Amino acid sequence: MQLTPLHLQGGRELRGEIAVQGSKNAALPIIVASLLSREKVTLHGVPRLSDVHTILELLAHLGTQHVWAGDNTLELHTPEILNTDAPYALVSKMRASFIVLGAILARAGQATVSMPGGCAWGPRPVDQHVKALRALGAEITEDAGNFDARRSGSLSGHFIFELLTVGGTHNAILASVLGDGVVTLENASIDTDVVELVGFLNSMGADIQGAGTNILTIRGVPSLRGGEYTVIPDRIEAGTFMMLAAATRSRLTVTNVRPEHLRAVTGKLQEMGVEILESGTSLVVDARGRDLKPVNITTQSYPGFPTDLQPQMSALLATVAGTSVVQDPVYPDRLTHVAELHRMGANITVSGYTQVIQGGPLRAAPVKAADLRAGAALFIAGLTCEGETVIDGVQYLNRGYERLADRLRGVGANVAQNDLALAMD
Ligand SMILES: CC(=O)N[C@H]1[C@@H](OP(=O)(O)OP(=O)(O)OC[C@H]2O[C@@H](n3ccc(=O)[nH]c3=O)[C@H](O)[C@@H]2O)O[C@H](CO)[C@@H](O)[C@@H]1O
Ligand SMILES: C=C(OP(=O)(O)O)C(=O)O
Repeated sequence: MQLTPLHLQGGRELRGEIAVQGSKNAALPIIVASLLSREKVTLHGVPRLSDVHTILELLAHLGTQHVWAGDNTLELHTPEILNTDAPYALVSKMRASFIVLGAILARAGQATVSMPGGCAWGPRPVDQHVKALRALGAEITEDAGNFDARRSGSLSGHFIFELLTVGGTHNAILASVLGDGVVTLENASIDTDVVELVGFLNSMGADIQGAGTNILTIRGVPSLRGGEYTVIPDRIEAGTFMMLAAATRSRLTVTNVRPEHLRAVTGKLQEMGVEILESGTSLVVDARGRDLKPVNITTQSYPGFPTDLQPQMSALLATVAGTSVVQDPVYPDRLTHVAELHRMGANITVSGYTQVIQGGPLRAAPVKAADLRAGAALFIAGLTCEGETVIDGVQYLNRGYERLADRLRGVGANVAQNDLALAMD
């Protein structure tokens, strides 16, 4: 959906409290996992985002009925699987939807899912998803842009991931939960979003041991019951708001956070000279009047510095005098923010996955987001400069930030955008 651009008048101090939404990347796999039960599932803390809308469209095609029982409470019910295919038109909208492969295969014994393709910043392969399912006994063929997966009995056996993959771990877990096999996954992701998927599945009667470690053991169970679950706060959104506070040299209280999920981010901001006070589920981030120092960061899988905060951190560092070096080996081409920050006067030199940033004041300009976190980098940058920044490509922000314009206005930002609040069913 094409939305009107976001108009920002920056250069003013922000203040007050901003509450973090439920985690997009935890909610999406949990919504997919609801396919594994015939019974009703109620989820709290589900962010109202276009990505959630997209996954619900796909689930509706598969046979899921859903109803919003409150602003962020979602009821899902899949009494029967009506279709076992996930067509390109739906999968291509959102790469994360590829994990329906494991869920449909588990519930229906057969699944046809379109290859997800690349994204704005380059290729994002799914070879590990496919290798894992094959190693566990699924038969998978590729034809005309689709993966066709079948199993004759329960999945069982052992797989060692060749690299840490959040989505690959999700897919293998989803495929293995039902039945009577025993599956061991080694070098599995320890990301919070894997821990949450396991927490949700176990709350419905699954038997998965080892979440938060690199070895997962999944013992198949005959069926899953329904249930209720609350999605964790979004650590990427929390980190975005922390960087916004630092970049605008403001003091913001970021509420509804799990501080333990943000240690790598908090540590880097403190190294820069930002004061961060932890108070239960809030973080008070204070950069008022501070002469921030440049830092170097390298992205890693959790608990390292997240790639999903690299563009926002680059925007922040572009405002900090001195030389910072930012490296993103997790997604080496995740650089669509750079040319747009150049338009705002940023001095960033790119070599491979390395950005060398010479920080200084930015200036307002018309810019365009080409993906979600690049859009976040641009609103952070825009709110640091006097004058009007106009951000196009706002539909990407709707993928990951709920009612963004309203919430930024709530902390004193001068932001004009009328349709950044999606009316979703
Ligand atoms: C919806 C969702 O939760 N998305 C997140 C998830 O994406 P996603 O689950 O797609 O990311 P992965 O953890 O799988 O990717 C990590 C790395 O492994 C590579 N890889 C992955 C799978 C595979 O089969 N082969 C392969 O080579 C990727 O190219 C990347 O370099 O984790 C990423 C890394 O934290 C985040 O940036 C995304 O926001
Ligand atoms: C990259 C992201 O999401 P996805 O993996 O769905 O593209 C993200 O949330 O920053």
